[in-house]
Amino acid sequence: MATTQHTLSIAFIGGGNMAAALAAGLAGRLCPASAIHVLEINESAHDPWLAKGMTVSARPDDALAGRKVWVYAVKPQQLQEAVAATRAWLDDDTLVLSVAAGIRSDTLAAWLGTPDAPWQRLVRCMPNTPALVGAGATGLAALPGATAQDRDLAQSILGSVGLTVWVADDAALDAVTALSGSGPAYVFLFLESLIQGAQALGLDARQARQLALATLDGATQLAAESTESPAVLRERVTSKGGTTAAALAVFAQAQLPQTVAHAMAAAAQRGRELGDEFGGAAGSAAKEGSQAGRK
Ligand SMILES: NC(=O)C1=CN([C@@H]2O[C@H](COP(=O)(O)OP(=O)(O)OC[C@H]3O[C@@H](n4cnc5c(N)ncnc54)[C@H](O)[C@@H]3O)[C@@H](O)[C@H]2O)C=CC1
Ligand SMILES: O=C(O)[C@@H]1CCC=N1
Repeated sequence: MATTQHTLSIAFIGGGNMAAALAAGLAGRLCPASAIHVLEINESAHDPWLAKGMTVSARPDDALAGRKVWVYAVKPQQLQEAVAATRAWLDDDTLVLSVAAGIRSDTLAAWLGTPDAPWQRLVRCMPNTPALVGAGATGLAALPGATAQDRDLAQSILGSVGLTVWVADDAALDAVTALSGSGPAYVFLFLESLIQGAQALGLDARQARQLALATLDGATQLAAESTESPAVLRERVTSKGGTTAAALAVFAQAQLPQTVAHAMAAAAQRGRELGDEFGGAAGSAAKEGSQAGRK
C-alpha cells in the first residue's frame, strides 16, 4: 500500500478541534508533520499548526493541489461553503474524507462533483477526539464508487489513530455519531460528576481526579479483557446490602440506562436533522456550482 511516510500528503480543510486531534495523532505515525497542510480561515489559530511543523493557509491555494487525501473538518453548517471554495483544487486522484456530523455522503458528493457526475472517491468518517492520543474510535462508510485502494487508504489514516469500524451507510454513521463520536463528552461528564461527588465527600481535587481516572480506566480495561458481560462484571462489584447496591439503587431510580438511551437517540436524531437540512439542497447547490468551480 502506498501509505508510507514519504508518499502520503494530507490537507485538512478546517483546523479546529477534530482536525487537531487527527493531525496530531497522524503526524509521526503515518506521515511526517511536514506532509500535513491545513486550510484554516481563522489566522489567529495558525500558530499551533506552524509550531507542530505543519503548513497552513488562510485561503485555498496551490498548497491543496496534488495532495493524496483531503479531510473536510469544518462544522456541518460550514461544509458547503468550504467545498465551494476549495473544489477547484481537487483532482481526480484525490481521496476526500469528511468528518462532518450528519452531512450525507450523497449530499457531499453532489457538492464536490457536478450534477451529472457526483464525486465518487469519498469516505465519510466519524472519528472522536481521543484520536489525539492514538486512542480514537472511528466509524467509516464509503460511497460505492470509492475504490478498494481508497478504502485501504482511509483505513490506514483513521486506523493510525485508533480503532476503525466500517458500517453500511449514513444511517449507521448517525448511530456511530451518537455512540463514539459524541461519546467522549458523555464520559467526560461522568468523570466530572465522579470528581465533584468525591470532593463533596471530602477528598481533595487531586485525589478525586486520580482515583476517578484510574477507576474509569481500570473498569474499561477489565471489560475489554474479560470474556464476561458488563452486567456480570457489575454484579461482581455489588454485594448484597452493600455500598454499591445503595449507589446503584439511586441510578436506577434516576433511570440512568433509559436516560443514556434517550440522550443517544437525541444525538442520532440531530444527525438526521442536519442531513435533512442540507440534503435537500444538494442537487440545486451542485447545479449552481456546475463545472465552473473545477479547474
Ligand atoms: N469535535 C469532535 O469531537 C468531533 C467533531 N466532528 C466533526 O468535525 C467537524 C469539525 O468539528 P470541530 O473540529 O469540533 O469544530 P471547530 O469549530 O473546532 O473547527 C472547525 C474549523 O473550521 C474553520 N473553518 C470554517 N470554515 C472554513 C473554511 N471555509 N475553510 C477553512 N476553515 C474553515 C473554523 O475557523 C474552525 O477553526 C464537524 O463537522 C464535526 O461534526 C466529528 C467527530 C467528533
Ligand atoms: O457535537 C457534534 O456535533 C460533533 C459530532 C460528534 C462530536 N462532536
